[in-house]
Amino acid sequence: MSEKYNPYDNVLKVVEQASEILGYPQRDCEAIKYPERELKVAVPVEMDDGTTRVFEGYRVQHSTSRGPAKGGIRYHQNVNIDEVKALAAWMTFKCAVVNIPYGGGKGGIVCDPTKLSDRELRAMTRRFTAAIAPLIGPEVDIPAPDVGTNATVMGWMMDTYSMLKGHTVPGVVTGKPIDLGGALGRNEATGRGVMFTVKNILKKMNLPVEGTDVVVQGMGNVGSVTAKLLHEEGMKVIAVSDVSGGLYDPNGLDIPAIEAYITAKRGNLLSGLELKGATRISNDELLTLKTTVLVPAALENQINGSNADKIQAKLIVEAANGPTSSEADEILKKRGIQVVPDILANAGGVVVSYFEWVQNIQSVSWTEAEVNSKLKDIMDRAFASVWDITQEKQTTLRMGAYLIAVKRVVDAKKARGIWP
Ligand SMILES: NC(=O)C1=CN([C@@H]2O[C@H](COP(=O)(O)OP(=O)(O)OC[C@H]3O[C@@H](n4cnc5c(N)ncnc54)[C@H](OP(=O)(O)O)[C@@H]3O)[C@@H](O)[C@H]2O)C=CC1
Ligand SMILES: O=C(O)CCC(=O)C(=O)O
Repeated sequence: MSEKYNPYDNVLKVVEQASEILGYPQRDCEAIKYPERELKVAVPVEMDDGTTRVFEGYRVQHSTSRGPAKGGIRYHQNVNIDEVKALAAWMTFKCAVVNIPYGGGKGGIVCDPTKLSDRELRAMTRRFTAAIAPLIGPEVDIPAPDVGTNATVMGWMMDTYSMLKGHTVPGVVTGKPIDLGGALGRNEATGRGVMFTVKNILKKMNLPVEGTDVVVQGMGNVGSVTAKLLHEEGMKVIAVSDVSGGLYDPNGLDIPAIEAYITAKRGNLLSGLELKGATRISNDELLTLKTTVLVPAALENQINGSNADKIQAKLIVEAANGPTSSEADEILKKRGIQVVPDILANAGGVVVSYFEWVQNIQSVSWTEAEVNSKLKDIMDRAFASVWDITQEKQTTLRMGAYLIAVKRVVDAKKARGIWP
């Protein structure tokens, strides 16, 4: 029987294990087990039918020890405080592992954005931004897109915050439209970082890129860009999915056709896309396909106690945050399946958010080629440091990443003289 999944418990477990390996006394890691601030807000919205609905929203700052809190805003019906706390903590350790000067935060609204009109979505976003405005700002806490949000939503957030301040504040959010100071390359950055990571780990495992099969779960921002870039690198993308289910072709899917379909927003993958040679499968079937690489790029807890023993991939590269539960992690470890953790693999998004913020503060703009090349440097360096410590300590890549990240956060706390 699987344990009940609480994402924040998963964070605590790995932080405690890392602290133990680092030989920290209790007081060193105790503080990082608690978010610094948690804000819950009510977001009233006048709906198109004239009724009023009140949505519940959150912003959590897990840590600001290494810099302003940083992390996305999620619009999804399953958003809850434990999820937001976990997502905020993962941001702290993600920013630390790639060594950018941020802490971690995350926010969200409990809503199904696909069921809201554009006007309702905009009204909700503006009201939410006003409600969390006391907590955010370019030097304090900088939101960005996550599941269910995008550049358009970030544009509305930036505008609302700027209205409250009385002047334009581009650096309050990242992942903005390019016209508002968004970074070239931010929209693709998370998927691009995943692609660099897949190539890095394949090299370490002495596996080729060309022709190696890969399965991608989730065809949103992160999954679709990952599938496209891995396909362009010569990998064989044999299955992809969205919430409605997946498409599978052992000879490799026509990724450009799927991409064109998704870009044109003709609906979900199963609602009308006919691909020669492809069969329809469920998300459960997709996760347990025989493949070399599995890239979960949807939501948390997809690989869990009930399916971890059925996973046939040699390698899992976590593009989503928290797709593997701690229970599953143990099973995968015993089975010798390599897992590249979320805090490393999907850090490309926040790295380019950092570039966006730097450009906004300095009122400069970099070319997309500059952005992509700086991103590659950071992702390659972070991967190499995690790989090295993993080899030295004979541990998993997840633990290697946390050993680096937890140490950086605790060192920052100590350097600030946090304890009397
Ligand atoms: N955006 C970013 O820059 C970053 C995102 N991440 C993480 O990556 C993951 C994906 O985020 P993002 O791509 O931005 O989100 P999107 O909202 O753009 O896309 C989410 C995708 O997941 C699909 N999905 C949702 N539920 C399921 C399910 N149960 N099974 C299969 N697919 C499902 C959705 O399908 P449908 O469209 O049909 O609803 C959609 O294709 C999240 O974990 C997020 O936190 C991490 C780092 C940065
Ligand atoms: O770009 C950012 O600031 C954060 C992106 C994000 O939410 C994440 O990495 O999970």
